[in-house]
Amino acid sequence: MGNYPLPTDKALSGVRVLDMTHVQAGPTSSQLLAWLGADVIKFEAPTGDITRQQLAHVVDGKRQESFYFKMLNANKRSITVNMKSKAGQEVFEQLIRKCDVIMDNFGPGVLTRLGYPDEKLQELNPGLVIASIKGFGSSGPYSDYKAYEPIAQAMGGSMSVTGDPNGPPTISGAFIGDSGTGVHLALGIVAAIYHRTHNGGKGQIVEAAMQDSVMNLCRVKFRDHLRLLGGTAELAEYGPPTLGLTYVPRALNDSGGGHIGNAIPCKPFGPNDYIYMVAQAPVVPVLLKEIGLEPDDERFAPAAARNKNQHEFWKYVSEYTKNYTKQEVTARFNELDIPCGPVLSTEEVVADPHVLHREMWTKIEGHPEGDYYTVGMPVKLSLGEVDKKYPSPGLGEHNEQITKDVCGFSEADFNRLKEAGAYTLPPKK
Ligand SMILES: CC(C)(COP(=O)(O)OP(=O)(O)OC[C@H]1O[C@@H](n2cnc3c(N)ncnc32)[C@H](O)[C@@H]1OP(=O)(O)O)[C@@H](O)C(=O)NCCC(=O)NCCSC(=O)C(=O)O
Repeated sequence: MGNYPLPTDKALSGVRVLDMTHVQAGPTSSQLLAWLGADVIKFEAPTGDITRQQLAHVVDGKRQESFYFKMLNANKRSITVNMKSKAGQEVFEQLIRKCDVIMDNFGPGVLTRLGYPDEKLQELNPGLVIASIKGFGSSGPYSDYKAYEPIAQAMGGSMSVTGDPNGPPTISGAFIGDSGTGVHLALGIVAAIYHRTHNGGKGQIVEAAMQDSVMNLCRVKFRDHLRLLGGTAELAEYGPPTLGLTYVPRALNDSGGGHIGNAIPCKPFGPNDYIYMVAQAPVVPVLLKEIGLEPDDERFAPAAARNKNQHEFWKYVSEYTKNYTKQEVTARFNELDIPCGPVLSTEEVVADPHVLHREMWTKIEGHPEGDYYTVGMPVKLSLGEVDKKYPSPGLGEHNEQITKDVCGFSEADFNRLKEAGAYTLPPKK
């Protein structure tokens, strides 16, 4: 993908992002911006984003670039710059002048230690949107702490409310601390760009902290926290009695909404042979009739009785579902307007006709190691996100192109900077 054709007609066309992010939380955010049309320049230390190597797989005895990297860095160009060299700083400063946004998710204080606190960046480019992800933000008692996904899930409340009430706190398979924070950051960046457009080109600092984002994604659990403190006893959903509890317990598969819900086994009873269904109040009489009970059965028809007797209720539903596969139950219940879906394994998700129709499992072509599949763009715009997904870039693949076309340096300058070690680490002594 040597000559990367930038789209000119997409929502973020014309926005240039200096993307200093690494691992998961940042790259997932900048990839969304790239898919919306931004020119995303992945700015890496000469050693590269660590995920290029992490969890890499081997094909025919050859180590491949990891899917971890490939799936989070499509539609980006890559430049390697040694920020600890004078020549590297010259390239960096010129890029700062030419970009609209800088993004990072380094550990606390890294950019300042490299000589670039926010004030210095603003001095170089007053219109710059300076966006960062940290575990805990730039102020407060934890601001010096590094963070990884499960730490954010632990400290944002998520782990304590996930899993079996009789088992340990559990991390979620959805990476809400990393990818979830990335989505929050992307929102902040887009808002700051909008503000800049309407306010004389003034940039600002945008910060998304992983603990904050996890809390936001657990918002309705904090709703339940307030309800418990207020003495609400009718949280019948949460298996054990909740009256008197001062914190929200783990709820296993309870829906957590206004209608009770659960994961119910189906035949042939493999690890993912379940449906998830919600006993939505208006369709309960239909459901009761379908499973062989009276539509006005007083144990289950009134919401309060259903909440109270839900264990018995789910037993009746299971007696029905055990005769069918999850696909059969899903088809029948949806016919009856009962909200219900099969639990799909990753294997089933990526072959699901609806997922394929939505291009949520999509092939990226043109990587030197071969085509690969990735999760698609989850936000669809009527004027379109980028038409084609370009593969993740090789390390430093666009050093020369970016130095000349974006920074505006000449061929002679490029050679001088290269010679002076802008793009590489100094040789080991
Ligand atoms: C993820 C981290 C814990 C990783 O920690 P580290 O590996 O120690 O990296 P740091 O970011 O702290 O430091 C990077 C170091 O690289 C140096 N550095 C960086 N870029 C350059 C360039 N271009 N040139 C020279 N040196 C460089 C920089 O000066 C730092 O050195 P020194 O100045 O000498 O220190 C941390 O980055 C972090 O807390 N980030 C914020 C929270 C976050 O995004 N977490 C999500 C992780 S993803 C995840 O959880 C997951 O994938 O799973």
